Amino acid sequence: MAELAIGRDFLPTYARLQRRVQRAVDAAIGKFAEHTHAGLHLEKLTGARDPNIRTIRIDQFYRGVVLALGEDRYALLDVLPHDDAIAFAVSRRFTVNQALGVLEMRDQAGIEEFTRAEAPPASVGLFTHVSVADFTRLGVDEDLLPLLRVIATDKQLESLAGHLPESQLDVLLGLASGLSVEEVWAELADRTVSGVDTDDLLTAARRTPERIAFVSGPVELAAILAHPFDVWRTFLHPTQRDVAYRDTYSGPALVTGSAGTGKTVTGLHRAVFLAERLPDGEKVLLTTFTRALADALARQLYRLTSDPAVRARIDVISVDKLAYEIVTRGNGRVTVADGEIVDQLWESAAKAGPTYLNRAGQVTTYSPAFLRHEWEQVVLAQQLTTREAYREATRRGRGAGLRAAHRDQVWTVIEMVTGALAKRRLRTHTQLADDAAAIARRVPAPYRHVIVDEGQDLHPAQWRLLRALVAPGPNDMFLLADPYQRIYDSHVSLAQLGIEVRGRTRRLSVNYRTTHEILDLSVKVLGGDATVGLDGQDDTLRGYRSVTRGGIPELAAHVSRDGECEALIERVGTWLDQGVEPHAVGVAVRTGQLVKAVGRILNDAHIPVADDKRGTDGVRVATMHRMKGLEFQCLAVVGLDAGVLPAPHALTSAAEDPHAHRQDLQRERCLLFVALTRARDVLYLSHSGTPSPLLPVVR
Ligand SMILES: Nc1ncnc2c1ncn2[C@@H]1O[C@H](COP(=O)(O)OP(=O)(O)OP(=O)(O)O)[C@@H](O)[C@H]1O
Repeated sequence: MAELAIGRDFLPTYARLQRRVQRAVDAAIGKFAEHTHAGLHLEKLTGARDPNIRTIRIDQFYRGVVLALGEDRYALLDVLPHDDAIAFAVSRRFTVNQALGVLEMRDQAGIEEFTRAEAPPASVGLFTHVSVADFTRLGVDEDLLPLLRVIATDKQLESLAGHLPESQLDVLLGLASGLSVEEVWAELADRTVSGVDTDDLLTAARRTPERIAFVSGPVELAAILAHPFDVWRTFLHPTQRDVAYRDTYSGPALVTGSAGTGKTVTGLHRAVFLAERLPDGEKVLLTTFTRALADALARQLYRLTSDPAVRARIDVISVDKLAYEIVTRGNGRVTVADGEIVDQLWESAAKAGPTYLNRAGQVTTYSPAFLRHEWEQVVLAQQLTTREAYREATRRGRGAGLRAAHRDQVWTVIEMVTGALAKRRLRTHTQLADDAAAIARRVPAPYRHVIVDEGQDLHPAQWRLLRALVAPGPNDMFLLADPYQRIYDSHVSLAQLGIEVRGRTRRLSVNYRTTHEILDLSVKVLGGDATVGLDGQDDTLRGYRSVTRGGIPELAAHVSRDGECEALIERVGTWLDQGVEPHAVGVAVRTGQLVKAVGRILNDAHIPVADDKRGTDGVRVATMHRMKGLEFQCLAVVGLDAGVLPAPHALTSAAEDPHAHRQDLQRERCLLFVALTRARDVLYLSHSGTPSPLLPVVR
């Protein structure tokens, strides 16, 4: 019986084919299912670099490129116009990675051409420090070594990248990004295979689920082809797969990885994997930071599984909504304090509150930002209910010490605000999380598994709630977080909240969203300091890399906001003229005011702008905070002026607290990093007047 597998690259190709050609592809695939191998006319090609490559007729113009894996098994790699299919088929060669045992494809013709064109070996190459034995251990083929010795710059490696086998390229990118041989080895170690038979393509293909999917039959194939753009549903990076499909974690597990490394994707696969094994009536909670992100998660989950029983076992809800629902069910009606009201309460309490002598020797009131942070990050975080307890409390992550007399003053102001909230019968989301946690602790835990996305921004009260919703034990909590995308102020130690992840943390480092060029710029914004993760350990960006290449991001300097806006209209207009769908275009800005202004200007220029209240689709204009978790094919980040970013209102002054000032600045950097890494293919930045000091130089 002829069995068909599909290659990862075939999916996006299929998505772009005309319906008529898609039907012809379906028919060709159908022949495999009907076992009519003889009628398939798999053609060998003269001059092919690989003896196992065949092509198959799809229609008059299109041919499929197929790899014979042995034992009557075939993989459909791509479907292309006739001449392109032949060119692709003769140039490619398939080999088995000697360390990992996976099937790899290389553009042999491209490699040959590169070898002919390049200069003699560089005296100090990018890989001079790597021995032949180390290359072999890392799975890099010996026949590539002479070529690699010639590589002296990232640029050269970049131009060779598209021709190399993927997992070998991954190793080379890791080494080029500064990882040591041992660090790259550590990333591979779990996946190495002993006794690899480099002639056995079929076994290798079965070991390569990130590239080749064996389909069980027409039903599974139809399900895959129904969403051909969602490559992540079928093909996971080996580390993603390993993390998502591990049978048992003995307790809470933490998955870190910076922007675009597939944390959400991994969490979704884990949710389905766990839900499939649960009996009816038992449930998985899949939760995240905001309602918009929860909605996005639910949409992706529905694309991953169509099984109604599995869907019914997964609750997708934001942490705030969950807390609200638990409290309403437990205590009856509650009214959530609107963000603006809370801001006003802190403003007026700060103004009317006590004064103190700051470091610059000035008599001043406490700033609303400082007071509010003190309440949220110290008082609510540690559930302090008395002045005495606050006087004694440690102020982890809060910078300069606060003397007892000052603490008394701060407590007085905090009581003014909490009193005002209570008088109006209002609760903030953070207060509600603790109320909900108290209720949850009194009843049996409702969930068997809890999965948390965007965990870096959750408040200790929210973690207490989530901890209370699932009984401690194997596979209880699966947490996804990136400390570099922390844009609120929570500095959490999970261990202190009864969530011990030690020995169960994994890191994803391959960025699937953003091009190498965009990522390069985004990482520069962060300033290079390590940051502390939820597990209390230093997290670094070593080895963080992208798999796609693209154009250099553009930074446009303008004299006036009007000029900047005109250029934005032109830029967005060009993207739309090029056929980019309006919803695939994003415009990120620092302030709500700018959102309104830019939205109005685009509207006036007849560019459709998304409006969630009215339910209209279009270009999304939003604050950088609101961009968290989203992504866009083309992204503009505008209004990056000195007076706008960092936002003056978000900074504690250095005179009030230098440590808090530094922390606030870093948070603004992270915010810009979040914004920039929302771009998939194209990133455009602009400012008017003096540029923001947080912007790196764009060459
Ligand atoms: N294995 C994969 N194959 C193809 N695409 C993938 C894969 N993993 C992730 N992606 C894509 O990469 C993009 C980023 O994935 P995802 O949103 O899961 O990353 P993330 O780490 O949660 O990002 P962020 O922290 O920036 O929100 C998405 O478009 C996703 O579909």
